[in-house]
Amino acid sequence: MIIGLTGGIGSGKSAAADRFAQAHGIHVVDADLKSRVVVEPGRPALGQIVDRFGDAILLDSGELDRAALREKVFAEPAERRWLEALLHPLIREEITSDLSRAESPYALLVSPLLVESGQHQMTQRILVVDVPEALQIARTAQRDQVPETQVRAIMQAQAQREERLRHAHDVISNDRDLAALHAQVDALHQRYLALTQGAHA
Ligand SMILES: CC(C)(COP(=O)(O)OP(=O)(O)OC[C@H]1O[C@@H](n2cnc3c(N)ncnc32)[C@H](O)[C@@H]1O)[C@@H](O)C(=O)NCCC(=O)NCCS
Ligand SMILES: Nc1ncnc2c1ncn2[C@@H]1O[C@H](COP(=O)(O)OP(=O)(O)OP(=O)(O)O)[C@@H](O)[C@H]1O
Repeated sequence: MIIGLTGGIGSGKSAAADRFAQAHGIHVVDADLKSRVVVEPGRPALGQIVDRFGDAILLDSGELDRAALREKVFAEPAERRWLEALLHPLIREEITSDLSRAESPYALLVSPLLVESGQHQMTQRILVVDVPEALQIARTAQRDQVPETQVRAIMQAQAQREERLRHAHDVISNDRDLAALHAQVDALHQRYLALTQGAHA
């Protein structure tokens, strides 16, 4: 069984996934990490990004300047769509190959765009990490040290909170401390184990 774990930027997906992995040994595949792999130096996609945006999109090391590309694509929807059309099929290949190596009773696919990109078709169940928008913005701005306006621009490119919740089979409310998040993950883990064993849950 593959569970899709989604939520907006800074909702707490990584914090929830870390708990599934560290406390319960669940295999986690993270779409954001795959999006880094497919643009590593030497990968064809990096050359295509340079062809479009120029050499200034690279750091001195030859790696992608992610902060520079982030500024461009979240200020210009057409550029974001171009980047997604290039990267999403490559990200999907990486996800499929990683999921095929999972040996835990079930696996997690963590993705901010699970519903928007169609990646949910690879999953049997959708778990949404939900937070009030004000908290989402505050936590993200603090973590990434970016202005709230940029966080809002990224949120505009993602599904609305209500839309995401409409697809949810399960919901984690991440509006309290990490201990409260962990307790919800632990309860869901038991539920997912029961589901994989065919028990009524
Ligand atoms: C624009 C890029 C270079 C910025 O890189 P950066 O290291 O600063 O951010 P990172 O990749 O860790 O993403 C941070 C968060 O931004 C949001 N985000 C990223 N890409 C998108 C997108 N296309 N649409 C909406 N939100 C996005 C997500 O909430 C994500 O968790 C990078 O996000 C990217 O290559 N995006 C396109 C690929 C993509 O759609 N990735 C999302 C997972 S499939
Ligand atoms: N319950 C919580 N209490 C306090 N801080 C939290 C809580 N949950 C998450 N955080 C913090 O909020 C920030 C965002 O959480 P996290 O990185 O897990 O979100 P994410 O959904 O994976 O984000 P992204 O979409 O950007 O990858 C992090 O700095 C994290 O440590």
